[in-house]
Amino acid sequence: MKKPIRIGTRGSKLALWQAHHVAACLEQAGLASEIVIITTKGDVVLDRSLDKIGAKGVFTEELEVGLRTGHIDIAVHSAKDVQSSIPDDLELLAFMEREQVNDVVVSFQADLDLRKPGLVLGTSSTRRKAMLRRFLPNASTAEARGNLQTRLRKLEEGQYDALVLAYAGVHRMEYDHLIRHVLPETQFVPATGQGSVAIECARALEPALKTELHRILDHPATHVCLAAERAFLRTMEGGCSIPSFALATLSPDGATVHLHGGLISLDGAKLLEEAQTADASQAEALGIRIAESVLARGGQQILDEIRRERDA
Ligand SMILES: NCc1[nH]cc(CCC(=O)O)c1CC(=O)O
Repeated sequence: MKKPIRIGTRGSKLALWQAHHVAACLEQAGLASEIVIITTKGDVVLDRSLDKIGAKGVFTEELEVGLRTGHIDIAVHSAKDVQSSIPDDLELLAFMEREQVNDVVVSFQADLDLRKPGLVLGTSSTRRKAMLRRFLPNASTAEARGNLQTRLRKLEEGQYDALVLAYAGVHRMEYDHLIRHVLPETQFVPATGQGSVAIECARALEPALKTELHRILDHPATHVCLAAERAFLRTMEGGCSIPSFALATLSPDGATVHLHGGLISLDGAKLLEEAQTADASQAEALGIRIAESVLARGGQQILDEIRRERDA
């Protein structure tokens, strides 16, 4: 019998859901696996918002060490948490089929009115904070770090009226009954990679195994979209602390990819966005083009302002 594939993952419930999802796909294809839990800095440092921790890859670094030492064969990440450029000795082997991409509003208040004056929404995402300031100016935001269960506990304690979260995580954790509003993805454009699971491995992993894992786990349509979004993010030099957004969609026949990407200032006052369509084979070029255009149209200034504020 072949050795089981060691799947490295963080220990949060959502991360474990993702790892078990990978294990199930492998098992269906006849491959045995085992799950290895690795704690990351992002799991430990909970008292600071992510933009303050600053370092890239807070949810991925320790997993990447595991790939290098051979402690694990593959690492499973929320695609959204994977930094835009990964080290040369590692590669992203697969992007799994994407879940519904929207952000949602989750609350214990069944009749939650988003227009209510003084509404308090929990989120630690700079993108969500900025978009809420722009599109729901009646609401204020409060920090909500920690894994989903921690945030929901804070919600239950009454620290906020509602949380703004990715549908994908809420659904995977089976909290659908608490979803009160699905935010339109045309306005609250999600972060790069939202809703997809990324599989990372060492470049040096056995080639035959890489090919097999790619065949089993990769979803080609999602992969094309993520290529466009990640090229956008890389060109933006964003990282997770920058309120940029990018959503790519593939035409039903798979021939063309449409990318909607942009950047919003922290106070929500300035919003730069752009949407274009290209041949699916040009997905990366499309991401680069849209990011360059947004940067040239004032995006660079917004980035500079954000960095100045953050480092002040
Ligand atoms: N940054 C944390 C994170 N990374 C991935 C998800 C949700 C699931 C996903 O998008 O795959 C979340 C939580 C959230 O944004 O609500």
